[in-house]
Amino acid sequence: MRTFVLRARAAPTDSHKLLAAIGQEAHPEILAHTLMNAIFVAQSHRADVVVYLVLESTQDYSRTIRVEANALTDIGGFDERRLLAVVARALDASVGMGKEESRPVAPGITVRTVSFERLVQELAEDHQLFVMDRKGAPIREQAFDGKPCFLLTDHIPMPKKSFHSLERLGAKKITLGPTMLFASQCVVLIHHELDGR
Ligand SMILES: C[S@@+](CC[C@H](N)C(=O)[O-])C[C@H]1O[C@@H](n2cnc3c(N)ncnc32)[C@H](O)[C@@H]1O
Repeated sequence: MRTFVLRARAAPTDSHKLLAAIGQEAHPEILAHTLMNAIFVAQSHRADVVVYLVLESTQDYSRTIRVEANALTDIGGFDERRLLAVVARALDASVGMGKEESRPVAPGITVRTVSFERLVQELAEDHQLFVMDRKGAPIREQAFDGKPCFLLTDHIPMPKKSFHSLERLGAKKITLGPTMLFASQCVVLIHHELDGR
């Protein structure tokens, strides 16, 4: 199983604001691109992949949308518009939820009012955590067990404070090289690296 967590610090949790922000400063298209590259391959879904999209620009609670490839049914396509419609649907399903509640959205998709910090604490219990960072250790030299979990951000960097708590949870920084990439490009290279093992 491969798990990806995208911490989208600028992404609005209001579906109308999210859709209106495409191509604007919040860059919600990063969510669509990451989902696309994590879940889809030509003519199919990748097996054994879970993606968490954590949207943090909110009036109340962060929204964590969990997408599990093995349980996903047809979502109508893989273009930006379809993928962001899935995100918007999950956000609409989450309206009025209290803290750390969860709701089903569609097969393979759930939404939860859980913060990034709480989510990674839970994942740390049975996953090997990796923070994607240009200054980390080379991915080529890293051994992976059965449940690696890769932590990425949108265009806003992970706060320093988060790095410290992630280190306490045993997360390791790994790099894909010196070039600053998009989160979605990191996902492709991670899949490539693991596919070759
Ligand atoms: C566009 S980058 C974030 C840019 C942000 N301004 C920053 O300074 O971190 C998006 C995500 O990809 C990761 N990333 C980008 N290039 C990388 C690389 N060469 N190796 C590992 N992770 C990388 C970043 O760490 C981040 O999680």
